[in-house]
Amino acid sequence: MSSSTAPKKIAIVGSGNWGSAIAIHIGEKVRKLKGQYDEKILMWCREETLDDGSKLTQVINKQHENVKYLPHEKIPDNVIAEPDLCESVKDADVLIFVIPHQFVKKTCDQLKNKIKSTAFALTLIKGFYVDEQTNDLMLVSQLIKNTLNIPCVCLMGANIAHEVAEKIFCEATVGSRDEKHSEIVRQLIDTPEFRLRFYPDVEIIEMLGALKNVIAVCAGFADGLKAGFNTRAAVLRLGFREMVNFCRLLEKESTPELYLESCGIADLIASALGGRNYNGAKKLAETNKSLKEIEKEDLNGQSLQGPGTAKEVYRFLEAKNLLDKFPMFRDAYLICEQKLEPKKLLENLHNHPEFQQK
Ligand SMILES: NC(=O)C1=CN([C@@H]2O[C@H](COP(=O)(O)OP(=O)(O)OC[C@H]3O[C@@H](n4cnc5c(N)ncnc54)[C@H](O)[C@@H]3O)[C@@H](O)[C@H]2O)C=CC1
Ligand SMILES: O=C(CO)COP(=O)(O)O
Repeated sequence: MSSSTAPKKIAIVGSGNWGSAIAIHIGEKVRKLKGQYDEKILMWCREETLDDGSKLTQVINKQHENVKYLPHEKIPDNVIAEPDLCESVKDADVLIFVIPHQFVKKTCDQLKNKIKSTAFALTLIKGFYVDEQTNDLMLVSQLIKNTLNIPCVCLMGANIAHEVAEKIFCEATVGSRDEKHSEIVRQLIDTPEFRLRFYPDVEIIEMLGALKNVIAVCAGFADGLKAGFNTRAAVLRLGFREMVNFCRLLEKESTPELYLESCGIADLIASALGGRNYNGAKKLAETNKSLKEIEKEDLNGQSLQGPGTAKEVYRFLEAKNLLDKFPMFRDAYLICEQKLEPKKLLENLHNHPEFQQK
């Protein structure tokens, strides 16, 4: 059978909260597609020993449940947890990256020259990097593309993982400039409960996914401080304004409709209603505990992406002397680091640059 007609192989690089939820969704969808895709999906699972001494991959493959990162949700038995990273992507035609963003560099380095040259990647990762020397911003999709020498498209949206696993309706935005890749993503993910919309953009969609985690942190601070509903709405609006202005620093001609898509306003709302970043920040404002402590107490190995992204955003804006134009991004970082009291975020809204209208 020629490689173009052989069933395409899917690999999922990651098996955390979102990784496991998307594995359930794609595992079920692939079975319905019959023949176009190899039913067996390898899901890279970083091996760990659970409290009872058992290995996580073995438990997943025996119980068909990720008992640590997405308990109580059945994973279809065509999804196999694979502890060896390179083995999990060997021969894959589609690589779905879904790990916390701080681990992407190291993971991609291990995969260098191990990927089929005709493969492409889809990133579901929310976060980006700012180079410590040059202060240049690098998206996860660019890092994957540059390190592995394959194209990379993205999917971002209001997709709280356990709701997706429970098949509660959601939508997402796919950024892809290649019709063939878009069609494969549509086949693998679009269902009546999980609807997709497509744009020939990757950068802004990905940027919005990362930035909303920082504003969700601000929403958590405001809620933890028991701010009024009007103030909490202002936090979301002014935060969204900063997200849009940040995107415009990087791409002046960005498509305005993107901000109204699931990757934009909807993801911010979902995250500020009940995401992990929101909950963690709320607890910081209520208890004055550090986010590291809160992560340890509440998340059992899951990772808050907002604080790390806040640091990257701060570094980028500081290097450009723009911190005063983005006071929420500035304060989010300082509060996460416990260098500023949470109430300052709300006080500083009174003189937000948004009110310096001519
Ligand atoms: N959980 C959610 O509801 C959603 C998450 N996302 C995004 O998806 C990405 C992945 O998030 P989750 O799957 O929720 O991860 P998670 O927050 O559950 O993180 C745990 C995962 O990180 C892995 N990990 C820990 N140390 C590692 C290391 N040194 N190298 C590689 N992996 C390591 C663990 O093995 C585990 O699989 C993040 O960027 C997140 O923002 C996007 C939409 C929804
Ligand atoms: O990105 C998410 C929902 O779309 C999840 O956000 P949290 O990581 O804050 O839970």
